[in-house]
Amino acid sequence: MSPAVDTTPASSPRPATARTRAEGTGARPILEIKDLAVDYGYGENRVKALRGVNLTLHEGEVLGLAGESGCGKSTLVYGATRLLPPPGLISAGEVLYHPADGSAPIDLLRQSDADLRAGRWQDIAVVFQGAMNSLNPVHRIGRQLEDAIKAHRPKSTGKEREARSRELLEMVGISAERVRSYPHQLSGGMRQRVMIAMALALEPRVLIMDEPTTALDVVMQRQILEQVQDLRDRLGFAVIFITHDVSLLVEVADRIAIMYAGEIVEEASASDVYRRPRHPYSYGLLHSFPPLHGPRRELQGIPGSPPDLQNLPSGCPFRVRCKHVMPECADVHPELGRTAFDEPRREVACLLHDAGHQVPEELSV
Ligand SMILES: Nc1ncnc2c1ncn2[C@@H]1O[C@H](COP(=O)(O)OP(=O)(O)OP(=O)(O)O)[C@@H](O)[C@H]1O
Repeated sequence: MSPAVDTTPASSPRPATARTRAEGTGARPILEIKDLAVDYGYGENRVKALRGVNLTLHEGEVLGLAGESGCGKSTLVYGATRLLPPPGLISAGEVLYHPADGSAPIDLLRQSDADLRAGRWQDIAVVFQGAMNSLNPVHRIGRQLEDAIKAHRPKSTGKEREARSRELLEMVGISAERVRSYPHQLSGGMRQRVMIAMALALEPRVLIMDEPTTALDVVMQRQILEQVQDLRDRLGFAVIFITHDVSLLVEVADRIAIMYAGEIVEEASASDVYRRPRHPYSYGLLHSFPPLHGPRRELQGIPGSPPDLQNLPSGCPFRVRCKHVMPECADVHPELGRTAFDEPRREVACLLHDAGHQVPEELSV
């Protein structure tokens, strides 16, 4: 976790110029998403699902992506890994992957298909939304794990693959004997663990998990998340973890990026987002879910629903739902930048943090 940040308001007001960007965490970047834009479809009917998103994942970090359904979380990670289903199309940006050997970063968006396929599982592995239902019902678990290993390590022997499959199952808390089970003989939580084991088979440096526990009960969700954290501590991979439940994210993530209408509107350490949200949308999102721990919060929800991406309002996309809306929010599109407080590692896209404005009390604790 990042150290707690001093949130004392800066004594001198910030200059009226554009806000500066937040400083990095100090760890080396492993994946840098730069100005990524994704459209679905062409021409007049195209949906601008992602509009110039910047996000950096650092080595060994758990980065959480949160936001309501349809805000672009999946589009961001599938765009960044070139796994977008049609009619998704990357219209701009670059995604720099920093290899383990320290050689020059590779732009995944411009890599050849063959190189991308080779690296995708080995360097960056993805556990898809609803993954646990994608196990083949007619094959034993062990066979499916072994097939996955064989696809990327064709020179490995059958014995090696079997041993690795057993080891992988134990790694995610399932008895090695389960290699002989069929998917229907496992609970939902166990099937999800198998998918995580499969993703970890080639020791990736980045693990992307899209709503990995949504279909599971709360106890099982917790167990799996603890397991992922434990594996991260032992194996050192970095994680991008997607969920619409920001309370859950606070439990597992080091940093959190909150998305709204295809953009990131706040990015900070998990504890800062949880204790001191600075964007009105982050505040609303946090107060829409019961916290897993700590004192109870009054659940307020957010009035209205996310905007139609084909017909975005002018200025700030959140303004029509924002209780702190100001006249200029209709004219100026807010960019991510430093807050009105002395917080070098937080970025917020909200005009309330520009010089000359009074930040509402609930966003300035
Ligand atoms: N196949 C598609 N065709 C057209 N538009 C799409 C398609 N898939 C996604 N979109 C658009 O992209 C937006 C972002 O979708 P995305 O699935 O990335 O959101 P999300 O935040 O991951 O949502 P969820 O939590 O429901 O998975 C949606 O609001 C939708 O308008």
